[in-house]
Amino acid sequence: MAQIVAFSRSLHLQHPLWVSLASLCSRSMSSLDTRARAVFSAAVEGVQPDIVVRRSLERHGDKLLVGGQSFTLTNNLYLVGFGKAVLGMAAEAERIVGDHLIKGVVSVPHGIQKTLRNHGKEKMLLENNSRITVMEGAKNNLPDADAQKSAECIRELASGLTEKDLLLMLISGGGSALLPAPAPPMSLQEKQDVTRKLAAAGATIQELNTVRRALSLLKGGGLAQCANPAQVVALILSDVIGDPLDLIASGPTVRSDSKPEEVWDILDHYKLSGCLPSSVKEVLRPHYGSQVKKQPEEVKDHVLNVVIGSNTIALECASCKAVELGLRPVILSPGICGDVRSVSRLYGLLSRFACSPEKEPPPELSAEILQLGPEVGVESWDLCRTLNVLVEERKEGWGATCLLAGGEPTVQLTGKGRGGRNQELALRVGLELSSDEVKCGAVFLSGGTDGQDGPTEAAGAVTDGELMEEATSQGLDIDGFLTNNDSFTFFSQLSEGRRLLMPGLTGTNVMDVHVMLLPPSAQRDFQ
Ligand SMILES: Nc1ncnc2c1ncn2[C@@H]1O[C@H](COP(=O)(O)OP(=O)(O)OP(=O)(O)O)[C@@H](O)[C@H]1O
Ligand SMILES: O=C(O)[C@H](O)CO
Repeated sequence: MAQIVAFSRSLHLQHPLWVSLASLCSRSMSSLDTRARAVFSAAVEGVQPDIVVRRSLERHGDKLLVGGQSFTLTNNLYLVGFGKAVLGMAAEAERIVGDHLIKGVVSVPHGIQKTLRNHGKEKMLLENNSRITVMEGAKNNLPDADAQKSAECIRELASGLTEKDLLLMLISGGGSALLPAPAPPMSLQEKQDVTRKLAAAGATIQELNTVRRALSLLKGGGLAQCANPAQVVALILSDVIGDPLDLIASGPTVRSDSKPEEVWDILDHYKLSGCLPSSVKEVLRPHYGSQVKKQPEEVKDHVLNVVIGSNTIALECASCKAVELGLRPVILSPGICGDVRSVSRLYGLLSRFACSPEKEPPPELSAEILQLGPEVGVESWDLCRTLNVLVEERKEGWGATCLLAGGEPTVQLTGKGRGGRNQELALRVGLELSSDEVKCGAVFLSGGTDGQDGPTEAAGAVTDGELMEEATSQGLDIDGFLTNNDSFTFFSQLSEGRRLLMPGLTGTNVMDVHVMLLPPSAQRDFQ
């Protein structure tokens, strides 16, 4: 965590020099739409797999420095990895550790090497003479026989290590599906049925991974236990709100403390406990773990877990870019969750607050915003801090404000259209911004940092208060598209797709980033 703390140093934005520089920049800068896109790109760039590994792993001769600790390299280094961003992480790690690496195995998504090559991302691929074996699997993000084979190779490598060895473990989102090791007597199919049904019933990632840990040999600290007595250093790129080590990729290096009752509660809640196969019930029996699963006594003694990239870091990088572009940044929260309807309402209210024509924004507005906080995962403290910045801006007239947030809202699918949560959020916020009370030239962007929003080619979209008029003039019925969850089709048809955000696959994943740009008060239409 030291890296995060060091990286999250606060920006001194009150300085008069900064203020005049910012207003100078804001006058000469391009449109808010362009700047919102540049801010999003900076967020993604800041958490590229090679960059986060380089930032956290330092080598000086035969010393490897990581997470504030030093390890001696004596041709004793092994590497394993699993997750969507792990190939780029492995390529950079190998460049750093060089010949000290004896061998490695990474489990990465099906087709990723071809995709990265086609997108010109060769730096995320391994060299021809690499000592790391790349195994692809988990087609469509579902554990399959290929991924199970990869998990077996990873388990074998870890199990053969001695106390002289150092195991570098690279972990990122998607790691759960890429490291399936069903606890016997359960089959992969039986395990997959349980997780698939849970996901379809709307279980959160916390619930899903709590169950996955209980059904797996390697999750919930199992893999670190296999590597015992070797020293394990896990470099983790987080795609879960709050960066909980036990949940990211189902915590293969973190001893799981959840009890069978907790798992049963989740299965009961989603009405699955009555239809489980006997093998699953067997695995969930109390004391099963102590008999079959190698239960770690104290995994943490020989494991160092370091979060090297997260939504927070992406937002910090976005914030720095905003300053460069003459914007005044304020980070609302990296933990936005809840239904996209509530989240869009929050952004609508915040822009209404910033743009309200009265001398002071009405207190009812602040009260409504604070009331919405718990529904969208934002603490009152963060909301108050953000509202204060918006009030100060109104009084002192700085340049445009760049409100930043991140997380993973949810969409309740009711239709059969093509879309994703980012495009649906952008569409809903566009509607909010189009209402007369809010219209003040604000621009909103929502994008998935992996470059893919739902099953579409776009990462997200950019909207503003002109959206409604633009759609109507082109004969597009926004409500119809929303009812059918057809946001990608909507944005593709609107103005030749100019509002879509299309960075292509980015090779990283720290959930979503939201950017709302509010123009300076002087340009707003105050009455
Ligand atoms: N037509 C649609 N409109 C809106 N949202 C959709 C639509 N189809 C799927 N989704 C949403 O997209 C999400 C899945 O998309 P995606 O593959 O980007 O997920 P993810 O959570 O980012 O995965 P990962 O974290 O593994 O990258 C789900 O939350 C789902 O509800
Ligand atoms: O792999 C997983 O479990 C999810 O991406 C969360 O980390």
